[in-house]
Amino acid sequence: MVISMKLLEGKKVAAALDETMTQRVAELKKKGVTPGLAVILVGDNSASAVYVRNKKRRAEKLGINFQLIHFEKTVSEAELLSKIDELNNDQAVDGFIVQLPVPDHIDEDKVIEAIDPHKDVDGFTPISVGNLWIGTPLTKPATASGILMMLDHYNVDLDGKNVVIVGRSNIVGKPTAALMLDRNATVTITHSHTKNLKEITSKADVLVVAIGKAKFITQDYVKDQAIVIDVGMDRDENGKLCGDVDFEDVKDKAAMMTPVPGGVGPMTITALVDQVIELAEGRANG
Ligand SMILES: Nc1nc2c(c(=O)[nH]1)N[C@@H](CN(C=O)c1ccc(C(=O)N[C@@H](CCC(=O)O)C(=O)O)cc1)CN2
Repeated sequence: MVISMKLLEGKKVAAALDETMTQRVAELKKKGVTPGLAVILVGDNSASAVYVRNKKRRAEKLGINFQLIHFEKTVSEAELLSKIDELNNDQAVDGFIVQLPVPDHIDEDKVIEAIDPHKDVDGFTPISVGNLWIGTPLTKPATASGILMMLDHYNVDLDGKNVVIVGRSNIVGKPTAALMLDRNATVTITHSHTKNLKEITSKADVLVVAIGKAKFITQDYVKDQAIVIDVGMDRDENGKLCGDVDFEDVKDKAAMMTPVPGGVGPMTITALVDQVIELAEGRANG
């Protein structure tokens, strides 16, 4: 018997969620509030430029005021911190982010710490992270939140599920673990020093992979009928965009899978704009 795998199509989910978000923005505008999102981009990283352009497009499509602050790669840390201070105090900006990575001469931690946690729509400040882990998030990191929004859309219940996350980054691995723990999943975080990785991943009901290694996860890492979430954004041997999971190899073993592109990526932007609208709703309700 051939059981077909269900594709978790983030791109389609994002488009579906746009409808309700557009309505929420329209309601806010009736109350005289326009949600505001600012993005600070430093330098000329071409991938970052694409992501920021996509954020701008989505925000503006929904009626959010979008402001791009683009600095040369030589900008001083002091200048960047001063702009962050300005945005912290700008009433029209509900939330803002500093697109990562920043150039080496800038201390990323210092920059993140300067962001007001109440406007930190990336959920990266230490206060935001602390609140996330105690289960009272002010804001949620966009990729992790986007994954949860997508699983909710497909009615995937995480309660009691064995979740294994491959990758322990602050942007994806750790916040995804926190959010899934909050949904009563049993969560294991694995990383480059984990022994017997295959043994662990092949017991996962839900496998989340964010390690930045093209097609690393093959079917021998995957439990039969697992849900596989691929956060990777890599290039294969032909320079084609691919994920950390070998899609062709795994697709007949998994019950559900995200494609790359069109899976987690678009949900990251959805979660970001959702967060901005939520903060604006808070502003409108005083
Ligand atoms: N301040 C932040 N910096 C970075 C974050 C972040 O969440 N906050 N995450 C990543 C980049 N990122 C968002 O910023 C991001 C990456 C990818 C996508 C996406 O939609 N990808 C598409 C494919 C795009 C392509 O063709 O290259 C897809 O998966 O379909 C959205 C957002 C690092 N920096």
